[in-house]
Amino acid sequence: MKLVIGTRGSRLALWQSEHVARRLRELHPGLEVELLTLSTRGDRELEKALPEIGGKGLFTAELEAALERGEADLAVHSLKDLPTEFDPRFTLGAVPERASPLEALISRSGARLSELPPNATVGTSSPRRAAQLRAARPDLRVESLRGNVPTRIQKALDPHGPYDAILLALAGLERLGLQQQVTEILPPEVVLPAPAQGALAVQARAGDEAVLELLRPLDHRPTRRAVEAERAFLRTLGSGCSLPVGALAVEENGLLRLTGRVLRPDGSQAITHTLQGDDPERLGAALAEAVLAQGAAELLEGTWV
Ligand SMILES: NCc1[nH]cc(CCC(=O)O)c1CC(=O)O
Repeated sequence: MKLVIGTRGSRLALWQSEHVARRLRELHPGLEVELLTLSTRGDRELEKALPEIGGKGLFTAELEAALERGEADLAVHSLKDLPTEFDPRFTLGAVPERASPLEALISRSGARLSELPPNATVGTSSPRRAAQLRAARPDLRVESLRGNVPTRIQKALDPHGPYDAILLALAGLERLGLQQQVTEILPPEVVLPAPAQGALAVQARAGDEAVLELLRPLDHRPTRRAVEAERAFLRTLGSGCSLPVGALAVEENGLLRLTGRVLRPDGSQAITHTLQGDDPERLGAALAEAVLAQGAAELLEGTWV
């Protein structure tokens, strides 16, 4: 049997898809696994700010179309880039064990977040990162920064560039072997990651039992439960990666401990709350209800797209 993995062409996407291909070949000796590289709208429109391009499935539509046509059997995504509502034609066949969910600061001078000079410029296009940076350091200027991971690092380190520092997901840096560039790993108390950050999604056609059977041993239950809780929190708040919302769940003694944070985009107000529970979906929804009861909707006013 042969499996075709549809993938984006960025270095990070290719690493992630190769990783899944390697794991599947280990789990199923004799199985042939090939990659099919596709370009998505999110890859092509690199100059525009993400909220400006907007639209669901910016990085996924072309991969899903290839699944639908049968040109690919699987698609590998960063789970944090997937919409919180899944298209019923597809299913999450496996969520492999998560890498670090944390955020990494890369600064040109080697200064940590607390050591950056007053009014330093930090590059990020994520409203969640921007709001938390402003909350931690109201003096910072936050400037838009797009491009794939190596390009962003190049921009950050450019001595004539506009950025003193940038924020990236540690997982992506580790996957590309770029962790030696990291100045500081930010604790979740300072910058709470995006829901499902550091986790991969292996998507397949719903009901394609032959493929789903092959994916089953790749699934890591504690990771799946954690990301389900984080994504349920975001979904209940109105979904969308453009919201200044962070979430992180950890499994402790068989129980999930989920922390969520909602911010005003300018960082002037934040609500952070933690709940424990067993059922991921219910825990995520309950945490969202708890922060809404504390006024989260007012903080998010004007940010829903
Ligand atoms: N939004 C882009 C994106 N999607 C996944 C990762 C990194 C890997 C991950 O978080 O799973 C990144 C780069 C980043 O945010 O720094």
